[in-house]
Amino acid sequence: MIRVEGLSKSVGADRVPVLRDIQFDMQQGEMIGVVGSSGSGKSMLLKCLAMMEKWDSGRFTVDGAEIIKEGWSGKRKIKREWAYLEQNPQLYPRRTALKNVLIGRSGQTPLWRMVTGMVRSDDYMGAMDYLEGLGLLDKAHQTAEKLSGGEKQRVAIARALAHGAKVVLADEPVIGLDPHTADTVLETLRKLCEEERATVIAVLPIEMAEKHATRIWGLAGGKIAFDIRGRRLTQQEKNMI
Ligand SMILES: Nc1ncnc2c1ncn2[C@@H]1O[C@H](COP(=O)(O)OP(=O)(O)OP(=O)(O)O)[C@@H](O)[C@H]1O
Repeated sequence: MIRVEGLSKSVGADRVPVLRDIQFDMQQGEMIGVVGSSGSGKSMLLKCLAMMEKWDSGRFTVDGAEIIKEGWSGKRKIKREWAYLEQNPQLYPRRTALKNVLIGRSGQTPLWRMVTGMVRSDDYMGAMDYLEGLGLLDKAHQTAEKLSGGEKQRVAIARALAHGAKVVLADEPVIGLDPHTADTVLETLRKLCEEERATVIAVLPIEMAEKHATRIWGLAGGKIAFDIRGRRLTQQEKNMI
């Protein structure tokens, strides 16, 4: 179980508050869609959960471990077990999509494997399965530099999944995708939550969150304005964000 209590974050010399007293509990297998207007704090929330931004205050508990209190080792647990997918994913440009999935993120893959490029055949099959599930089978052997932004995002998702991320934090994973591909990507993520008990927190457009998320957080002014089961938002809820 994941619990966040009183997460607050401010930025700049003036200490402008960006996140205010964020609070939630989360179970494995949930797919959470984060919605909210520009500047409401969606990206910052994901970065704080990924431990890429320092928390001003708050308590962060993951499977009984106190992440903030544990300092370096808490941060390491998150970096190892969780995947953060930024808007512009970092891939090795000269390597193929498949190789990018196989060799993983830097810091996560043994150096010998990155240097030699050696992989096991079951890893290969797994990587191809994820690429297929994300509609990228025909791009598996294309170098990353020749992929579109949306394709790179999907390679980054496949890479996170192939390396067994327990929690995937995805900042706008379907931006720039046509509606059909966006549906395919989100269906794959949702299936993963259901079948492998992975947990996904993704910043999504409202209609995609309504369609695919099991739970929706509406952010406004750095606060969770509503926290509901995945369904169509009411007009009142839309007015809150
Ligand atoms: N490093 C920073 N320095 C100063 N202000 C920042 C910094 N990072 C974020 N902010 C501010 O914090 C607020 C929240 O930013 P955040 O990127 O989380 O918004 P968002 O909801 O993801 O927006 P968008 O939908 O436009 O991506 C914004 O007003 C932004 O300008």
